[in-house]
Amino acid sequence: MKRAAMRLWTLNKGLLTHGRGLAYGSENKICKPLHIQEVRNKLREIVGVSTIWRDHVKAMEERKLLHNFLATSQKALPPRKMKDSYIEVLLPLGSDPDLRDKYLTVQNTVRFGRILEDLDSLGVLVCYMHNQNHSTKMSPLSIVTVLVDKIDMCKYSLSPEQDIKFTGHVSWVGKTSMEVKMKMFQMHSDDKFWPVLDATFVMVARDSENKGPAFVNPLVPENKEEEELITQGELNKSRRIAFSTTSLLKVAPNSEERNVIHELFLNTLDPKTISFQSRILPPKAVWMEDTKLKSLDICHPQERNIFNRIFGGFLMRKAYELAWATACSFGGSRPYVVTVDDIMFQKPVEVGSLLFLSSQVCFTQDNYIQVRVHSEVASLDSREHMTTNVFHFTFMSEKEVPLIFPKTYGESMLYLDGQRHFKSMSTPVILKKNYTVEP
Ligand SMILES: CCCCCC(=O)SCCNC(=O)CCNC(=O)[C@H](O)C(C)(C)COP(=O)(O)OP(=O)(O)OC[C@H]1O[C@@H](n2cnc3c(N)ncnc32)[C@H](O)[C@@H]1OP(=O)(O)O
Repeated sequence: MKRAAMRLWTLNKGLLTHGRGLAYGSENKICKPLHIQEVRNKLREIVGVSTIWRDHVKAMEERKLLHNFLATSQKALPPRKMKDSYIEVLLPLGSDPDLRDKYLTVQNTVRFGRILEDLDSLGVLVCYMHNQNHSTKMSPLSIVTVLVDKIDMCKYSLSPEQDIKFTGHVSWVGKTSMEVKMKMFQMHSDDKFWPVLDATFVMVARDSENKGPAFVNPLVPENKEEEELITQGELNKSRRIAFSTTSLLKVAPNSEERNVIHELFLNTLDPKTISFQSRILPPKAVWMEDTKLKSLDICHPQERNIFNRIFGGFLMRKAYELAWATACSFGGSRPYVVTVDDIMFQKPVEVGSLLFLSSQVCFTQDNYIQVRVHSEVASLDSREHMTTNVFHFTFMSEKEVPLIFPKTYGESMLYLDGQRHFKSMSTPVILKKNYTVEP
């Protein structure tokens, strides 16, 4: 075993909060939270990543040596409690003006895209805490984000001048996957942290080279509340399977949905002609095809994650910002995000790829705008495009927005998919003027 691989990756426990604290009860002692910038540093330590890009091949070679530390079965790994992975992280926007610029929008609010990046890093660190192996120096696991199941926003404004706190812990485990629950709070004028958002991510453990699956430590509940979280995790898994088996890419829409599409079609027929071909737009409506916005990014090494692939948080930020611009130009006023839903990371994005994002409004209702962003990559030497992600965002506009009309069958499926995601939103949010979360 090389020396680099022997370095102790045990986290500085003094900096972390153990116990459930703000997450769901506060009888436990709160220690000093980790600074946001330390999260990525800790991740680098745990994985043993190179800070110099030209050394990345060597660093991955060293990680190969950690293969021997991987468990051959889940039973061979000691069970963990939720408090073992519990972390608190501070984003000191109030006390650190230098940090503030990175998070600032022109309207003097917080960039939500940056928050998505922080949540992604925090989720990965939480999983490393859960799987911490005191006998190895660096972790033999490569932990990647597979799914952003849900991010639900509460109703409080995000000020760029007040501290933000994140908490997170593992709430359910499968064999190689883990569900992570995270919360975000912001300091209020009463000197208390008020809730801002709830997030559920799914992370997957892979071997030290990120080439095959790896087992994660089992999770045992300590009380009824934790039992319920684990049961909820099981239900979430079944819901995800049910959602994907009824995907419109696999099966036809149900009869209610077919009626919706036919009704939309009939509403666009020109009453002056008896033809299926002449379509006209009803008043206060927009064709779906006219809502598209596209972007292209070159995936530079700066955006790499600890495994030399493109960081999931960067992809989310880029997709979110394009979705926000799409909702803004469609709705005619500054929209704010209500829910982020079902972001699946199907394929890793290699450093050096071209990233093509295509964003479109696919469903609207009252003040709500449902936006879908499709992400594809192509390598510089091949023209072949490959889908890596589909992102779903629900925005709310200050005023009522136009109806959206699909023209083609494909667009009708996008409409129904958007409607399904919209309906899965857990709680409708009531428009509040003081609630401003922007890109
Ligand atoms: C700063 C550090 C940040 C690092 C984080 C990142 O940025 S990561 C960068 C962004 N993310 C990525 O690049 C990941 C890209 N995606 C992939 O590479 C691949 O899709 C994958 C390895 C995650 C999964 O591949 P496969 O689906 O073939 O793997 P497999 O079928 O073995 O599934 C592995 C586990 O994932 C679960 N799983 C798979 N798809 C799932 C889904 N949609 N929702 C929930 N769980 C899912 C399975 O149930 C299984 O868990 P069980 O075994 O428990 O049943």
